[in-house]
Amino acid sequence: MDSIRIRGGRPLEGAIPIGGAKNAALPLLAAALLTEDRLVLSNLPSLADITTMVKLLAQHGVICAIDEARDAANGGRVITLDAGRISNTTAPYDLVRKMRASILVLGPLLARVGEAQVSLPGGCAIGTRPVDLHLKGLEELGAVIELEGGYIHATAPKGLKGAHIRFPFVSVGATENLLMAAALAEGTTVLDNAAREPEIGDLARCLTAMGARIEGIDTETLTIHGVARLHGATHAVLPDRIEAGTYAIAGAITGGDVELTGLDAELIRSVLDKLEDAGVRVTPTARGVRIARTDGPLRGTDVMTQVYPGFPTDMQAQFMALMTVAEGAAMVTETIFENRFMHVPELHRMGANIVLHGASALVRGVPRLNGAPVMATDLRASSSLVLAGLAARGETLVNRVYHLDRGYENIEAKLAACGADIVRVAGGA
Ligand SMILES: CC(=O)N[C@H]1[C@@H](OP(=O)(O)OP(=O)(O)OC[C@H]2O[C@@H](n3ccc(=O)[nH]c3=O)[C@H](O)[C@@H]2O)O[C@H](CO)[C@@H](O)[C@@H]1O
Ligand SMILES: C=C(OP(=O)(O)O)C(=O)O
Repeated sequence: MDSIRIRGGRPLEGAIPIGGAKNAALPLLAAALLTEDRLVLSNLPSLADITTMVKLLAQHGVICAIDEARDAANGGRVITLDAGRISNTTAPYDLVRKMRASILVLGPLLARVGEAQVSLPGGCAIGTRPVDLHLKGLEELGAVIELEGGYIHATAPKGLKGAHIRFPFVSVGATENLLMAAALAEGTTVLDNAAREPEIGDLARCLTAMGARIEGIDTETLTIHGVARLHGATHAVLPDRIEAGTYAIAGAITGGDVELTGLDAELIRSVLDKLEDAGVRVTPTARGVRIARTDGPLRGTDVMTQVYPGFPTDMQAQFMALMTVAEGAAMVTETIFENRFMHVPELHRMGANIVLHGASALVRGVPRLNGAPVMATDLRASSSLVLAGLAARGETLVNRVYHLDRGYENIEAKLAACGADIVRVAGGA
């Protein structure tokens, strides 16, 4: 297993290009199952999760052709998906256990073919993460669902029928699954208390380009008038706001000056606001946003994770890393996942002062972190350790880099181009 070795203490300077969003690309890829025509997606990031989703679609019978040549407009890859013939409706355990977003094939398969067998994703390091809202919503659209042998067996003997669904709380994945299923259901579906994350707007816009009839895009009430078939379309994947937020913190934690390019700063407004509160200078530029530390110290700043447009849970670990070297104290509260503090003991090993109280972490800033070998259990925890390593004195070895490769394309190359001393080392724990 590869590791990443960082020798910290260098301020980052330069431009960092932001790629297509993993969490937008995954549902968009699943949406290819909804049409027998071709769906072409550009700005596709090169990430382990994308490879897993493409493998999953391929074993369903989707012909997937990736053009590795970077497209001129935004630098990402282009994929052409052809789900003309769906030959298999099972999403097997081996692929689903690697990536929970595999559950997103359930709604499209059910809507298009009338059946699907999808392995239950199970929990992961950040929480139990049940899929009850996905299943209940599909049942409300008329699906019959049974759980057996660790699999969801779903059928829609009479086809899916529009319904009024009110989610008891906001779920990104359940909103996406139901939106895709409703696009091909008979009649009108209303999704109340739907998630408003930008990746859902991106999916809804792509579905609209495919012929879906959706009202209320980017609001908490989505109204979908089902159509008999969807057609092909071409769509560019939204920029990755979490990758952008992570690199914004890389600039801030090293006292550097970086420009994040290819990004609409509004996508990370809540993160940028908190960075400004913490004493970081944020300036819009023609290409994106510039992040620079002012002369003053970083200030302890409280954050609480919330659904969009609030502070994203996927940025909590990274912001906590920043707060470990801020002046004063910061309360970091996680409200979305019950166990998303796995980075805390590793940050302790680097000299951070963090006390956990249930869903909150009290972070008291220290003058500096010290490099150490560290290990992470999930994607964003790994990136918080890279950020801590960039600021720390001495050498940090981040093990289990495969977590990072799920969500960050060329992380070491992007950081090294701005002056970081960071390399990938083959082998390790
Ligand atoms: C691939 C992808 O886009 N992943 C994102 C997506 O995950 P994901 O779609 O899994 O997250 P959800 O919004 O569904 O989860 C929010 C909360 O609801 C709970 N829940 C969810 C569904 C359900 O049926 N029952 C249930 O109890 C979850 O355990 C969690 O506590 O949104 C999360 C919240 O912004 C992000 O952290 C993830 O990066
Ligand atoms: C939690 C994340 O992804 P997933 O939902 O795929 O686990 C993430 O992107 O931070």
